[in-house]
Amino acid sequence: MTSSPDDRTDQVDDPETPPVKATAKRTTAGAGAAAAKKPPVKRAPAAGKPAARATAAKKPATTKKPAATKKPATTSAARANAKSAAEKAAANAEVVIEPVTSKDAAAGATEPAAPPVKKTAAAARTAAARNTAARAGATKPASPRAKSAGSESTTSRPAAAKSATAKSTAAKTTAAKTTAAKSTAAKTAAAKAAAAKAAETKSTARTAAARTASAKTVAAKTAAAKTAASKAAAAKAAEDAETVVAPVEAPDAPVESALIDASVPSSFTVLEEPPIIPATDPAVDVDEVSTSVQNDDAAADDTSVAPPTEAPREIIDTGASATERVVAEVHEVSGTPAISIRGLVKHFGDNHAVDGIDLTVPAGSFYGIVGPNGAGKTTTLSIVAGLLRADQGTVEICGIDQAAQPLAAKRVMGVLPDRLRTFDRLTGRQLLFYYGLLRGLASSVIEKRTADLARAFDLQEALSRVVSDYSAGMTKKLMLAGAMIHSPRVLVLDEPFESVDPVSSAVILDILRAYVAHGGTVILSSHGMDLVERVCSRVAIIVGGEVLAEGTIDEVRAGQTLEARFVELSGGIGEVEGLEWLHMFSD
Ligand SMILES: Nc1ncnc2c1ncn2[C@@H]1O[C@H](COP(=O)(O)OP(=O)(O)OP(=O)(O)O)[C@@H](O)[C@H]1O
Repeated sequence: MTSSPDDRTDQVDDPETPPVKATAKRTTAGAGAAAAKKPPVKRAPAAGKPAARATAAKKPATTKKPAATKKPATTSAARANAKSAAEKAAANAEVVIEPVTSKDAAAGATEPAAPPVKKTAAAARTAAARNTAARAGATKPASPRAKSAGSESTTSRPAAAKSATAKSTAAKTTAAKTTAAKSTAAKTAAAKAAAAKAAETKSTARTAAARTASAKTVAAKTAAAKTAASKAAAAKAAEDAETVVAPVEAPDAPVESALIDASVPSSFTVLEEPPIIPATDPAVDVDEVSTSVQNDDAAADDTSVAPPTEAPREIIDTGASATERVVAEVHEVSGTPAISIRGLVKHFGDNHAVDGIDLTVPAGSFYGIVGPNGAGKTTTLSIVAGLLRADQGTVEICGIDQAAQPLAAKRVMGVLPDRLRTFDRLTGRQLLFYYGLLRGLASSVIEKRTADLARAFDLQEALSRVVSDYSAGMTKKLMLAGAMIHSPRVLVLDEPFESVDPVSSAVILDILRAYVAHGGTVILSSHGMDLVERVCSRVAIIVGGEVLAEGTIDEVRAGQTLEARFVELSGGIGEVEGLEWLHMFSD
């Protein structure tokens, strides 16, 4: 039951440290969040898609006419007409293109395709002006030849030039239209993609909502079934006792509480498998934490029905989970013991560490286990806590079979294990936050309770330091705080006062006494006979894996001090022989 300094060394050297995983998870979560923001941005183009299409459809009718139909009769007239055609074409190009731009701009100011369209319109205008100038230049050198060739020829060349100009203008206009159309098509494609993504997102959201609703329904059913069971138990108890028993009220929020309850893991399950570190943002990856800790135990736990689709932080504020409430109701009505151990056996090879132990720990009691070193105290408590599997026998926590429903059993317990193995690269504050997160507490609740516990255990100054720098007593107090943070119904504490200074011990005792006075149950192991005698209502003396005495303090000590009885049952204090050499100093 004594923690070894080697454990701390092992913990420090352990390369599987939670912070690495936490970083990876948080990064993924951040990417996910960024991805989730995309669809709304792309919805704007999607909304503008029909307008863009309509504009594109109107373009050909507007732009074809000017370049193709004008046929001037004279050079100057033709030139004027050609110029007019070119300008018209340019103007039409603008008319065609600009509405696309303006509509796109209206649809979304960030549309990237808009600038290229404007450029095309300007280019079309410039091209039209150039063509007009080119025509004027080209007509001049042709004039002398036209004179010698005849007036018809003279007249026809400018006409050809005009025609060429018109064609050129028309071609450019067409090119501009093509560019605009391409741009519009690209935008339409982008809009379609955005619309598809938005639809996909909506669909995913709908699926998630459906899942959540389904989970809630299942959880509600579970809670309702449990409530019905508790009502039946209450009715039976009333019948048996022939007294009037108040009907058990249904939990205030069975659906939400049951949902959380099913997704909240046990810290011990997680301790076996290095988990995600709580980061500065408590909202991070609650779902993933829930998922990662649902190990094979979950299959055996009939309350593990809710998928981790909802953030438990928002819900658990209400207080006790549905399981805890039902347990409390059943317990209060039927008088179910907090812990019931029957025929417990655990062998390590030939070593019979626990050899057929039976114990009953009444609810609302302060129960002590004492015994010599190696008696089997820690082995027994480890099985009770679900840290160790028994070879034989059963353990029930508040009526819940530890082997059959380990998660449900762990939910109602807070455990201080014998060895102080923990994630000691975290600060005290982070570690408590982690404990609270695993138990499904809201971040605001964790922060408040952390402050309360730190104040009670005199750890305020230490909260920002890494746990590996704590003294043994500080570590024990911090882990004790971690065991209490979710206000469990039962506290299983292995040597809670070992290494703890007298002042802190007195404070812890006060806390535990008040806890028991309000209906909580404490089972602890200790070598402090005085302490056990003072604070415990019942005690068991275990020697060699067997219970040699059990009952109230008075029953067990049988008129002696508890220490004298303990020594007596342990075989007494034998005479020490063979150490005479120790009295002859070597120097
Ligand atoms: N993992 C293990 N493997 C092998 N033997 C073990 C193991 N754990 C405990 N034992 C043995 O089981 C016996 C009971 O050990 P346990 O730790 O339960 O005793 P304890 O009563 O808690 O002792 P202490 O008061 O010294 O803490 C001891 O003989 C111990 O060596």
